[in-house]
Amino acid sequence: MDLIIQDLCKAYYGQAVLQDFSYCFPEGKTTCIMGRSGCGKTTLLNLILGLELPDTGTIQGNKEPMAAVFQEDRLCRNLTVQANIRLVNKRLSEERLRELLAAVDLEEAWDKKAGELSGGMCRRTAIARALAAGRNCILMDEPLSGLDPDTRIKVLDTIKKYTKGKTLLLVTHEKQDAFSLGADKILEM
Ligand SMILES: Nc1ncnc2c1ncn2[C@@H]1O[C@H](COP(=O)(O)OP(=O)(O)OP(=O)(O)O)[C@@H](O)[C@H]1O
Repeated sequence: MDLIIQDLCKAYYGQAVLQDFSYCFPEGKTTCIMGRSGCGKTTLLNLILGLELPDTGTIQGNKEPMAAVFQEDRLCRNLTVQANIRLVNKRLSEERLRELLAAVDLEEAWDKKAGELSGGMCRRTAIARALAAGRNCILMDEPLSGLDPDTRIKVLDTIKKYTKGKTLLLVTHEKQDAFSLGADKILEM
């Protein structure tokens, strides 16, 4: 089902962040969300994920659990890369897990603890974890921040491949990311 947002309002301490915001995220398509810092992109994702409640308005459509990449990596520092990923999908075969890690250039880090990884490796682990969860709707908040240009291209390719036919909402400040992903829609907030 499409994700339909209607007349959403959200304010913090009387300061409106979203005001009568309406939008339709089509099922099975990629939408890139763009806009200046502080315009409410993360707030919108948190509302869709159910981590925050709107003051008024509705979010209809997707009732299934979703996968997410947050602005922070939210990894368990004492667990290895593979253990972090298995937290969201215990049935994932070793073959599939290794294939996914190779696709984000992390095959060498398979057994490293998250606490021992570089910032970019943590980012890629968080992305791999969201892609491994097997959800039909995936939300990513600036997933590529801190990645070098070559890795960025490779990871965008992986995201595109693994989210084909799924609903992807991806926040980015780079128009190029939307082109590389072949985004179906761009939401300018
Ligand atoms: N929990 C909160 N309590 C108070 N204010 C908040 C809270 N969360 C967000 N805000 C405020 O809401 C506004 C929108 O924040 P949000 O993080 O959604 O912006 P953003 O568009 O994602 O920004 P960026 O591109 O910098 O990540 C900001 O002014 C922020 O300070």
